[in-house]
Amino acid sequence: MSLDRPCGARMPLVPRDYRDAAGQAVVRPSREDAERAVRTLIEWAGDDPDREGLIDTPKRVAAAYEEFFAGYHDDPEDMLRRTFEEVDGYDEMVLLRDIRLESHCEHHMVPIVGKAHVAYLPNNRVVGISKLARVVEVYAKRLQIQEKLTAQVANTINDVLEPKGVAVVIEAAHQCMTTRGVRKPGVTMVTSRMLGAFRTCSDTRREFLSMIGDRGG
Ligand SMILES: Nc1nc2c(ncn2[C@@H]2O[C@H](COP(=O)(O)OP(=O)(O)OP(=O)(O)O)[C@@H](O)[C@H]2O)c(=O)[nH]1
Ligand SMILES: [Zn+2]
Repeated sequence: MSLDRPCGARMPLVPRDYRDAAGQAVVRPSREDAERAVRTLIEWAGDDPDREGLIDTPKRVAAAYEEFFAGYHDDPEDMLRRTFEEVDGYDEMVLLRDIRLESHCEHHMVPIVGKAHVAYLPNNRVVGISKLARVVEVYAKRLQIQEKLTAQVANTINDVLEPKGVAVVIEAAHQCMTTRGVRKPGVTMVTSRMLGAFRTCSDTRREFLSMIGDRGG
């Protein structure tokens, strides 16, 4: 894992209506618009959207998209605001390992499934441990590439908690590589972002990698 990574920019919270790349205000399409688009895709795939099995599919797909992309409506920084300072000087690593991760590839809009490992070195305060998983969840429930997802999780924890270090490793399978295209099942993409002591201190990094079970670490 290279330590010489470019800084990953954090993705801004996208409101219901947003601005396009040229700065023009874009009104979010309605649910009916989304359902019509699914109907078009069914017809384009070659099936009859009015047959019994498909008649409710546009509704189901729109509802599923609300779950898959729920992360556009949450602010991950807010999730880390509540911290606890009564830790009796605890300043060792805090690691949340094997956080299940389900995201969608922004190139093909198909699932990315894997796990994330998130660690930080507290600086006089800790955060409720579930909040680390919530930050992963918010960024995962957006259209992503894995590098950006990894950087966003690490950068947000670093910015809000101001810890002595943050480490994030994500291991995931991309269905755009397994079920289509190059079709290579069993391939896992591994990305990492190390900040603070995890970047500058090889012992700290090694301890983290051994705790998540990285045999090459
Ligand atoms: N770096 C990176 N690449 C990704 C990720 N998810 C998907 N990709 C890749 O994005 C690339 C998109 O390449 P394109 O040539 O524009 O698209 P394509 O013709 O569908 O490519 P193929 O998948 O090779 O068929 C592919 O190589 C995907 O494997 C990701 O999280 N990170
Ligand atoms: Zn893809």
